[in-house]
Amino acid sequence: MRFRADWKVHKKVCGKLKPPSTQHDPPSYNAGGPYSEPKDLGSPTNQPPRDTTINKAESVQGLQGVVTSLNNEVLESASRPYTIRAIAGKGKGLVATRKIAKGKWILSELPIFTLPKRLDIRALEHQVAKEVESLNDDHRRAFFDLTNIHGNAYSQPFGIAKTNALPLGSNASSVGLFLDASRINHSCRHNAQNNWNENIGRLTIHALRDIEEGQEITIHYMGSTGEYEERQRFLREKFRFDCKCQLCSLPLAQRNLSDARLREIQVIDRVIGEFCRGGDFKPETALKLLHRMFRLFDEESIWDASIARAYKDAYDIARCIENGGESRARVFAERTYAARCVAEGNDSPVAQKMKQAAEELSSAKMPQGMNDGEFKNWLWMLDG
Ligand SMILES: C[S@@+](CC[C@H](N)C(=O)[O-])C[C@H]1O[C@@H](n2cnc3c(N)ncnc32)[C@H](O)[C@@H]1O
Repeated sequence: MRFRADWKVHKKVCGKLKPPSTQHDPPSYNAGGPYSEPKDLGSPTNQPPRDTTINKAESVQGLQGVVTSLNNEVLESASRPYTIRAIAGKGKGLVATRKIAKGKWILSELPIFTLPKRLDIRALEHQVAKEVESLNDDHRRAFFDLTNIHGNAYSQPFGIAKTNALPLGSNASSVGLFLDASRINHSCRHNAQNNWNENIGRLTIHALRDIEEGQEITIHYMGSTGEYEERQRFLREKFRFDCKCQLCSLPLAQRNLSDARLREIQVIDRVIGEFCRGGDFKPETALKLLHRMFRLFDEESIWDASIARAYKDAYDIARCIENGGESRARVFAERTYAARCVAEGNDSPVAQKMKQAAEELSSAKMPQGMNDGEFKNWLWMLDG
């Protein structure tokens, strides 16, 4: 049975489900590093979020409220599991001051200001100048202490903004400037994930793997990991550095193997994208390909946003399967939720949506009496 046919059957049964055609996220969903070239003209719609702790305290409880909120800030800063310090060859960066377990919160930060992504350079320069002018003295001092890799190519404030702004969401139309998060350096084998949590209006960073005390905290500036040459080119062009991370330092033979795996991951991702847009092939085939992708993730030690994204694809595909589709979709919804919790925290709106999706499928019957291998074969439809 082909996808289209499967989908029609499924829609008849569950009417309310949407076809997966709108679901395949771009590889760089809500992640990636500082933004690169602003291109199109657009209108600046985002105002900098205000610091709600202080504002609420001021209006509701007067002085006592302000004291409470300041205490909260002190508490928050005391609970930070990192310090900012010089890192050889990288300028400043974040270093863990204690062990941070996988999935744990590292920071959540309000932007000091936000900017639209698509605006011509002159308009952006003007807006950055205005935003910087309206910062308080401490924030302005801290802003000017951030790195500017663009030298005299632009005004100093705009050079700083261009070097450090982080995306605010998937396919974000705006970016934000952060005093701590903007200090996080890149690694192609990053150990932390940046994510814009629109419910709380904060950028969050969570540990993707266990991070030991003294270890640098890193994010991925590209959203997803391409091959060595592609990564080097991008990072050199956009961020003016040669990446010497663990992955980029592999001996040639191992690097070639890694590149081959990364290439295959990209091919599978494209095929799955086509399938989700209504491509003409079987959901079983798509699930098998995703299973292969997870093996490649494992071999490449990838444990980032790609995991949640691939499980979400599996969930969408499973919903197109007539027999046992709901049970599989339930498992994949639970796994997507778990992966989102690791990378974004359980208060992330997208994690919450997946939790709800899993709960809606909680009555779907699970196959009984299978060992792990049999369950895996059933789940990914590997038999036959
Ligand atoms: C957003 S800033 C990160 C914070 C910066 N290191 C600082 O001192 O403020 C991005 C810049 O940091 C440096 N950087 C980030 N990751 C790096 C890495 N893996 N190796 C060398 N330099 C890096 C590059 O100069 C890059 O353009």
